[in-house]
Amino acid sequence: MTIRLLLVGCGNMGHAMLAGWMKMADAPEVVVVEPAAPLRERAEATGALAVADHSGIPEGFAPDVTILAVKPQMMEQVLPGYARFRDGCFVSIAAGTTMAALARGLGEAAIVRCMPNTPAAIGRGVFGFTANAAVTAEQRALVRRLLEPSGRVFELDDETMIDRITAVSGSGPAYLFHFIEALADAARAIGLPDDVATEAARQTVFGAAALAEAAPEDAAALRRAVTSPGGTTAAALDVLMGEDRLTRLMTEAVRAAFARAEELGKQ
Ligand SMILES: NC(=O)C1=CN([C@@H]2O[C@H](COP(=O)(O)OP(=O)(O)OC[C@H]3O[C@@H](n4cnc5c(N)ncnc54)[C@H](OP(=O)(O)O)[C@@H]3O)[C@@H](O)[C@H]2O)C=CC1
Ligand SMILES: O=C(O)[C@@H]1CCC=N1
Repeated sequence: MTIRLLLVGCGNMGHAMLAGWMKMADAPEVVVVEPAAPLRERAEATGALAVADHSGIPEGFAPDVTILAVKPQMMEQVLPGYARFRDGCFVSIAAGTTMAALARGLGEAAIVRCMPNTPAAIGRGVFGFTANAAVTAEQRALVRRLLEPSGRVFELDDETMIDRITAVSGSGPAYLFHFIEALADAARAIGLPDDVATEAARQTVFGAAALAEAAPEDAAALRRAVTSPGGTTAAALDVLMGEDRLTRLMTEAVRAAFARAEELGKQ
């Protein structure tokens, strides 16, 4: 049976998920609601039907799943327009927006809170999700069927875990992209030509990530294999690992993201 999806908001994350779904062998039938015309065009290029607001959804379209992919700050005003689709299940991907807030806007409905990340666009996403009591076993299986082709899926039984995983894998790609920028800046600072600096940084992160996935060793063992005693890597790691500098910085960053997710949930 072809899954019918309604995607509300087709910006950065909505489109990343849409791109993943449209590559599935049994691609779903998708209607996208997105006010921005260029983003509607981009959505239609994947094979979805895109409309500017909920009044444009084709009569009789009954989504199995409605994905809510608007900004958390928009959610409250957007939800009432979609409560009529509660024969199906809702999946909110908004950071922070709580089950209670979603239920206030949607009424008694089957609701999933999900935290994806943008590598879902190429089948390499990470998803955390949690479901309320109204979600049936069939709907839970449907959600898994939608997420699993796009990456690793973790079902989390406690809603606060969604805010926690948001700070790790939801925001995490940005940390890695910034790491590439920082390594490239450092490469330029010691005199590598601009283009070499950019590409050497990018390919190093890409190659190391691919090795971390392919090799049987864990990250610590792979790190040790690069680190010759008294060599160059040891000199750099003294800076990064001395007094747990990078771990402390990363923990501070992840705590800030987690705190912001909790704050968004209170608005
Ligand atoms: N970006 C990411 O990596 C991740 C984002 N998320 C979550 O995904 C959600 C979307 O984030 P992101 O994609 O980055 O944000 P974007 O702003 O890129 O996308 C949201 C889209 O929703 C559109 N929109 C606004 N109002 C409506 C409406 N009434 N009906 C339908 N669409 C509407 C916006 O249009 P316009 O701009 O014209 O207002 C915009 O194109 C957020 O809740 C975020 O927390 C979760 C995980 C990762
Ligand atoms: O920055 C944000 O709030 C969203 C949620 C996770 C990634 N992007």
